[in-house]
Parts: sequence; C-alpha cells; structure tokens
Amino acid sequence: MKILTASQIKEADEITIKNQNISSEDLMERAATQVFNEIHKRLQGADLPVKIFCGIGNNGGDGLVIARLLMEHSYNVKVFIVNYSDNRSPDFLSNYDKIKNLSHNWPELLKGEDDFPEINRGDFVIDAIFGIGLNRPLEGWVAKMVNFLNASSAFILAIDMPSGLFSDKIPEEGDAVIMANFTLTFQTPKLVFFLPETMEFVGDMQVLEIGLDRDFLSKITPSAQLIGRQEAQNLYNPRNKNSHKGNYGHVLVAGGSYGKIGSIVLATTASLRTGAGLSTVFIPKCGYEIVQTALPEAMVLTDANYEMLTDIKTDLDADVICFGMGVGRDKSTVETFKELLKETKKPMVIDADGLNILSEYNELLQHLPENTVLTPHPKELQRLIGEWTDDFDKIRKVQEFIKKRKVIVVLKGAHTFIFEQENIYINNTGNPGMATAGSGDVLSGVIAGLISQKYEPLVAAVLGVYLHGKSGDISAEKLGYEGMISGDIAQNMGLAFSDLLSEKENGARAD
Ligand SMILES: NC(=O)C1=CN([C@@H]2O[C@H](COP(=O)(O)OP(=O)(O)OC[C@H]3O[C@@H](n4cnc5c(N)ncnc54)[C@H](OP(=O)(O)O)[C@@H]3O)[C@@H](O)[C@H]2O)[C@@H](O)CC1
Ligand SMILES: Nc1ncnc2c1ncn2[C@@H]1O[C@H](COP(=O)(O)OP(=O)(O)O)[C@@H](O)[C@H]1O
Ligand SMILES: [K+]
Repeated sequence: MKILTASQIKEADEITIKNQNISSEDLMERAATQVFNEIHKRLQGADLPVKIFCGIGNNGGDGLVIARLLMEHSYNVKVFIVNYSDNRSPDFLSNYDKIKNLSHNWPELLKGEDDFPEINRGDFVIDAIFGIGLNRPLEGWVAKMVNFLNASSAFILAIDMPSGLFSDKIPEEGDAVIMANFTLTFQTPKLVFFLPETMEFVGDMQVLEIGLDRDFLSKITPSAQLIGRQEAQNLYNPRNKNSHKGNYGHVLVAGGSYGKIGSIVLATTASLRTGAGLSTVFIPKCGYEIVQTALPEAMVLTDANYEMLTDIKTDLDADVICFGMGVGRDKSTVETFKELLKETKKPMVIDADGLNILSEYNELLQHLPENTVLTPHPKELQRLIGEWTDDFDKIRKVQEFIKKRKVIVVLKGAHTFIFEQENIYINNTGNPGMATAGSGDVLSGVIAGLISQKYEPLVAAVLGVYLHGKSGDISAEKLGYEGMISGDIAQNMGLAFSDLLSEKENGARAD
C-alpha cells in the first residue's frame, strides 16, 4: 500500500473531486461515513457517551459528519468545537448548519481552558481537531486541551491523524499531540505512523479506502510502501513440481565464536525452514558438535581455529553468504572477512558483528558486493552511519549511505524499514514478543534462504521481513509475547508460508 505525503493526498483530493464530478463536501461525507460505519460496527448502538472534539478545518468537518450520523442512529453524542480561530472551512460550516438542523442546538463552543468539559473514564472520545492540515505546533489553550484529553482515561479515536502530529516532521519535546488508542486514517497511512519516535501517538491503526482517483493513485510515486499480506503474496514464487534441492540453492552461513554458536544454529535453521535446498555453516571448531547435533540437516565446515573465525574458505559453491552472527571482532576475523569481501562474487547478507566490523573498519565498505543486504538494528546502524537528529534525519542519512555503497539496508525495529535506492518499504507484521535474543539471527537466515532460491536481494529482504514477522505473530498466538523465543520464529516459518498462501490470514494486527 502506498504511503503518500499530505500534499500528495491533497492533490489526490482535488483530482478526485474533478474527475468524479463531486463536491469536496461529498468527499467529506463519503470519508466520514466510512468512519461512522467502523464505529457503528464496533459499538452496535451501545449507550456510552461519545464526545466529539472538532476543529474548524476539514478534520473538524469530518467530526461533524460523524456526529450527525451517530445522532441519526440514536447514539449518545456530545459535540464540542475547539474554536481556536474564526477561519472556518466552507465544508466545516455547511456541516455545522446540518448538525444544528438535526439536533436543534448548536454544538458547544470551547474558547479557553474554562470551557473544558468533563471527561470520564468510560467516555468514547473522538479527536477531529486537526488532521493533515496542521502547519505549526499547538499553542496555548488548544495545546492544553490536547493534554487534557490525553490525561483523561477515556478511549481516544483519532480521525485521519492524532491532532498535533505532523505528517512530515517529528514533534519537539513538549509539543502537545493526541495519544490515540486507535486511528482511522483516510486512503493511505502516513509515514509518521511507523517511525519509532511517533508511532506511539497513533495506537492501533486502520486505513479507510475513500475512493480517491485510482488512476492518480496508481501513477504517483509514494514516499514509502507499506508491505502487507497482499504485497507479500505478489512477491512469492511457487515451487515447480519438477524440481530438486539443487533448484533451491545453497546457503553458506559463516560466523559464530566460542559461546555464540547458537546464533549460527538459529540463522541456519531459518534458512532451511525458508526453503533453501542446502545450508552449510562455516564456524570455529568449537561449534562442530553443537551444530551437527542441533541441526543434522546442515553441513558443517570448521575453521582451523577453535574459538573464532580466522580463515574462511570461499571455494564452496554457495549461492549466498550470510555473515556476521556471533562472529566477534578479533583482528584475524576482520582479516578473513576482508578477504571474503574482496574475493566473493556471491550475494551477501551481513548482520551483527559483521556490521560492527564494517563500522570499525570503514575501508571494508568499498568491497561490499552490489546489493549486499545489511540488517542492522538501530544501534548497529548508528555505528555504521553516525548519529541522527531525528527519524527523518535518519532516513536521509540511510538513503545517502545506500546511494554511496549501493547496498540494501534492512533497518530492524517494531516496523522494519527496507531501503533500496530511493525506495522505502515498511513492514507491517511482527510484535513485541520478537524482542528476544536471536530474532535478528533468524531474520538473516530467512533472507539468505530466499536469496538462495533465486529471489532478488531486494525481494528477499522485503518478503523475508514480512514472513519473519508473520512467523513471529504465529509464535505469539501460540505462546504469548513473553513465552516465545527466537527459535520458535525459525520453527514456525513454514506456518508463515502456509498463512501467506491460505485464504484467511492468521495473527493479523489491526494495522
Ligand atoms: N483525501 C482525504 O484524505 C480527505 C481528507 N479530509 C479531511 O480533511 C483534513 C484536512 O483538512 P484541512 O486541510 O482543512 O486541515 P485541518 O487538519 O482540519 O486543519 C487545518 C486548520 O488548522 C489550522 N491550523 C493548522 N495548524 C494549526 C495550529 N498549530 N494551531 C491552530 N491552528 C492551526 C489551519 O489554519 P491556519 O491558521 O493555518 O490558516 C486550518 O484552519 C484531513 O485530515 C481529513 O480529516 C476529508 O474531509 C475529505 C477527504
Ligand atoms: N516490538 C517489535 N515489533 C515487531 N518486531 C520486533 C519488535 N522487536 C523486535 N522485533 C524484530 O525482532 C528482530 C530483532 O533483531 P535484533 O535486534 O537483531 O535481535 P538479536 O540481536 O537478538 O538477534 C528484528 O527483526 C525486529 O524487527
Ligand atoms: K484528528
């Protein structure tokens, strides 16, 4: 699903109004009706107090339409206008009249702190104060209003955006932003919904399709793409019946050191459970029995050294090399990694200490084969590209880095971001149960397993991150966030594939 900027959405609005020969008020009615339908589906006429806070722009206009539809269905609705300016939008005004005509009362105007209404724990608050039109931080009593709503224990549903959240920048410390429990957003999610610094304002999220011009949407270049089930299904290559293990490639997993052989077991299990035809590990001698015992399906080659890698043999006929998990940063390991980078023509996936070595010995970066997949978590990324001021600055810096190095970066997190050339893909599977030792090792194995099956590195990264998160979701369903461990994510990869291919999705999250 495309993620568009506020100005692209506004352009889509205008084109839709023109091409569908409708008014902007019709479009507002259509969008807000979708919100009403979602609320009605969940509340089923329940008699809880619904308190709707409307701004005076089009987000407020949406709030008024939602209020009217709820009133028409006999909900217990109270409407408040956060009357911060007289500059009301035309569609706000016409819906303001409609509310008056229906309820025979004007909604309550809030003009300052003294007007703040009582909000109780069981209230259902709808935030329709500001949407994508926000152009400066909230100030004065309006900021206090937002903080007041946040301080109530009421459930808050944000319309389009949590009020106070910009679509294209990170709020400053102390800025007032609605902390929504749920956000219903129109047509396209916004980039800030997925950034670590802003995702918490959004709560659970659902996109409502409001019928914007299809042709315009299909042609526009998005700022990023959200990867869900449908996108992942489009990337999947079914197996040919007339095939053998040689068709599914050979993964070489190189890494490990004394005490950290488990990372290799995890990555290699994941590569095989993702469908690699063969997996060979290259590890220090100390890991020989561990891997042979834990994973009889893998072949094992060992370094001359007992504790660490000092001389990786590269003459193996592998299709992809996955390097770095648990490998340490000893000088001799750095040397053999350098040789490996210089000599190999194979696609590579580099994780963990492999990335830390690249950060420490910057000159190695020039030897990375084109389209190498780097899989840093934020700390590893920071070592690699330096500090950033905020999440938007981080995106810019990653894009500069990948342009210079011609690599693919998989930035792991609650929403993993995949960067390739100018493109950003954002994953939408996964859960906090995956914040457990070794989940990243599993991901490297998954991506390598897909590359060995001839998926292009970018496709392998995008599909791999999706499946890894899905396997995490399936593991969480069975074992709970606390109970699941990274080995479960590797073991359940098969279920993630069958989920991808089945009619009904399991373990889906609200967004
Ligand atoms: N296609 C779609 O997605 C559709 C979108 N629709 C809806 O339209 C919404 C966008 O509406 P919008 O453009 O009228 O902007 P909105 O967010 O209501 O606020 C703008 C007002 O706020 C003001 N203002 C800004 N910052 C401020 C501040 N800090 N403090 C105080 N004031 C501030 C600014 O006034 P200014 O003072 O800058 O002149 C202006 O008056 C969108 O989110 C969605 O809900 C649907 O109806 C139809 C289909
Ligand atoms: N809260 C979360 N939601 C979704 N995915 C998560 C969450 N926390 C961690 N993950 C995923 O788990 C993996 C953790 O990787 P990493 O930090 O490298 O762990 P490790 O070093 O223990 O292997 C990443 O793929 C990340 O996206
Ligand atoms: K809002």
